[in-house]
Amino acid sequence: MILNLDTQFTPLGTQNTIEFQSFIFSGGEPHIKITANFDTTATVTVTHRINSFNNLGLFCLAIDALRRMGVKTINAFIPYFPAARQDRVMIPGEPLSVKVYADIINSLNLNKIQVFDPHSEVTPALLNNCEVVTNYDFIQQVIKKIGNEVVLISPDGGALKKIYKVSEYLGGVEVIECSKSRDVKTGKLSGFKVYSEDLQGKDCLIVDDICDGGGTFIGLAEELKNKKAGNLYLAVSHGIFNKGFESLSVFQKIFTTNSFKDIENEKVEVIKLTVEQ
Ligand SMILES: O=P(O)(O)OC[C@H]1O[C@@H](O)[C@H](O)[C@@H]1O
Repeated sequence: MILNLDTQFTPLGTQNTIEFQSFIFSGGEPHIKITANFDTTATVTVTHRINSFNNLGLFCLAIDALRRMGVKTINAFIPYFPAARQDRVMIPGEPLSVKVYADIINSLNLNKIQVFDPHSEVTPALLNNCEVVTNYDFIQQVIKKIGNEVVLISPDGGALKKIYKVSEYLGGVEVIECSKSRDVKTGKLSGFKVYSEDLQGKDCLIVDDICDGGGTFIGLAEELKNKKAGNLYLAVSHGIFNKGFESLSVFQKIFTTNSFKDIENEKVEVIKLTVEQ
């Protein structure tokens, strides 16, 4: 059984979805009411895009409602894990945000928590019973859609380990390593490096977990073009795109999933995530 709080993630196979109503009280607090009778001895998977405090609240309330109905086995599919990038304290005075969210979610005693392509290994290490859903299948679908040969571009050291695994999964697609520097205090990016002499017109697919403001990818695209790259494509598991798409016009096409929000833009192709038990 699936309780799909976003009604966005496509259930795999013939699993039944649980009906509910949710609304926000006039004071701003979320509320939920599970409206249908169902077999409470079955495993229930709750899915949600936890990209706001209200969504986190609704998620916790839904789990509580299920428990009170007698459901014993509850799994969760939280494709975008909140604050996964705040996985260390950079400057004294900051919180370790990802741990705060992980502690709240651990307190719900879930049997399994699936997270899609987390920013680092810290998220699954902090969560109890966590299972990582990799981006391998997503990238395979992206390459099929591009339809011609590409080299995989890793934007920075943080993405390297993952991209070599993707390459292996795809049968050894060429990887080009890159790096960037970010000022810890201001967050400003500088100094993009592409570790290849000449890309000889090769089509390049940048693979990363998140596009937020896009600065990483705009800077990197410029450097790739300086190295005579062919067409540029971008594939990010979680599309925040807080500055829109105009500044990303250097990309032939951008691929993402619906893990964070819905996106409708002619430049962007959204590959919808599926939920399995
Ligand atoms: O440059 P923007 O899009 O703002 O930020 C995205 C980058 O910042 C990192 O945390 C992500 O892993 C990605 O490399």
